[in-house]
Amino acid sequence: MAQAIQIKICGLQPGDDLAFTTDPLVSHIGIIFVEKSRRYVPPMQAAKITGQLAKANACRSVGVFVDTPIDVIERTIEQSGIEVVQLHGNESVSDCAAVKQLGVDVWKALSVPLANADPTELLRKIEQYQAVCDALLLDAQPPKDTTVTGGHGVSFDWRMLGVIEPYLNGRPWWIAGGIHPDNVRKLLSVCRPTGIDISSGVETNGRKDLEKIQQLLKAVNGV
Ligand SMILES: O=C(O)c1ccccc1N[C@@H]1O[C@H](COP(=O)(O)O)[C@@H](O)[C@H]1O
Repeated sequence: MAQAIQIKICGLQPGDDLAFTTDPLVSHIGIIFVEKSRRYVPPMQAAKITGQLAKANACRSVGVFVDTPIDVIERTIEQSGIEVVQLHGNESVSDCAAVKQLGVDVWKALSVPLANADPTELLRKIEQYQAVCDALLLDAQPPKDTTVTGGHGVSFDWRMLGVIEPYLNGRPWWIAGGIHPDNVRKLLSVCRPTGIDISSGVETNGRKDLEKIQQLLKAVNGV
């Protein structure tokens, strides 16, 4: 039997209701440590979320960083209690290796080019980053008019997965970008990732919406 799809709900903020994290499908939550993002959470505030989570269940916490100095990442891990570091900027393979030395799991986000673009560069990166990272995360390229590298509710062309998936070598990989309750079944009909990562698609007015999260879980259940 195929392994159940894991789900990461990203961009949680202090005060959010964490009831959904007891659902066995929800394996991870994400906290944004990118000051330019509207979802930014200071590390000490994040500790409240991770503390609450640890008491409740086995769901793991992921901290999202963009081109952050290693000493800041180290301090943030200590202060917040996150267990996985997601690098969502231009971090090099050796940057990823340095974060791995801190004793956390490391996920590297890679942007998927437009459908008519040459995927060679992405395929090369997949091979290089897989050598040091625990998982890769495929996301859409951010819109041109922003300096924030993720969380825009924009999907890449999933037809690209036909080219990319064979190069992932059966290693852990996640998909992000514009996933929501109404398109998730279509997504899972064209690929079989380790997990799916959702932020904008389960928000209303910029905050997590429990009803949308439940709709998403219902859609994924049994796929
Ligand atoms: O969510 C953010 O604000 C963010 C900022 C900087 C880097 C990454 C960010 N989020 C990541 O984007 C995807 C979710 O995208 P979507 O909103 O569902 O389209 C996920 O990997 C987040 O970790």
